[in-house]
Amino acid sequence: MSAPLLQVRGVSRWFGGLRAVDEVSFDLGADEIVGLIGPNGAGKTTLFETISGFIRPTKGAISFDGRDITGQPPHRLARLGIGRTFQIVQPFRDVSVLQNVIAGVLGPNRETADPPAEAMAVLTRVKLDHRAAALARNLSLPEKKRLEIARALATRPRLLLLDEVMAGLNPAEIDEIMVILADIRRGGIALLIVEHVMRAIMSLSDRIVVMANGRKIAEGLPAAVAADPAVIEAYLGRRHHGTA
Ligand SMILES: Nc1ncnc2c1ncn2[C@@H]1O[C@H](COP(=O)(O)OP(=O)(O)OP(=O)(O)O)[C@@H](O)[C@H]1O
Repeated sequence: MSAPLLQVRGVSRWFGGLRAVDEVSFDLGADEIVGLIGPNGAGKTTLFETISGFIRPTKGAISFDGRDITGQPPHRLARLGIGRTFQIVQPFRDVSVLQNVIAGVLGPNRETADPPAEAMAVLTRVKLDHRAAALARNLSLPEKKRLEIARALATRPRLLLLDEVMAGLNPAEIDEIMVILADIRRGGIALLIVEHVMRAIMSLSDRIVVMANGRKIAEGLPAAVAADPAVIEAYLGRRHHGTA
């Protein structure tokens, strides 16, 4: 693994007496895809929100590119090169797909000669260039998911945090997103992916971090993690959704 781009060290987040995230540590390299999995309620979203700056950790430290970013707000993190998608897709509904992406292009990192051209290049990367003129609200769900990725990509992240971008998609649509994500990584962007679609996360990720009850219970290569008795036990003990 290359020198870590992201370092999560002993991060905890408590809600009253509930330890939603409990002393979790892991690294993510500059050219890596790391999958974050675990049964419902494991703490994945809470950890993701602490990394993306929407929730402050109760304890622990997070660094990005060697710089302490613990508790920094999302717009500062965006400027440093951390982009994210939202579980609930939230584009500007009544403007065009292209305008939505231009808004990202003109976001925090901004000096660009030709925002529309840059936005079109991003749309091409997510295979949505043919829908540039459509209103965002008229996109299908798989198109909206790709727009969500495009809006995050438009901020020129070095690390992209993806929150369930495959939820609700059929197997062919999932395959399409997998191709796009692999291409994004080849372009030099690291990915942290929270996802319930096991087939996709196991084949895309270089490494998997598994959480249950707020704690990291396993970390390693996808095949090793899938065979880990503690992981199997955590999943068998509960129901989880979306294994398409
Ligand atoms: N704002 C909050 N206030 C109180 N409890 C919370 C809050 N956010 C999350 N929790 C609790 O923290 C625990 C972890 O939730 P979290 O959403 O992080 O899990 P998750 O692994 O993302 O689950 P899922 O896969 O279902 O999205 C759960 O018990 C949840 O109810």
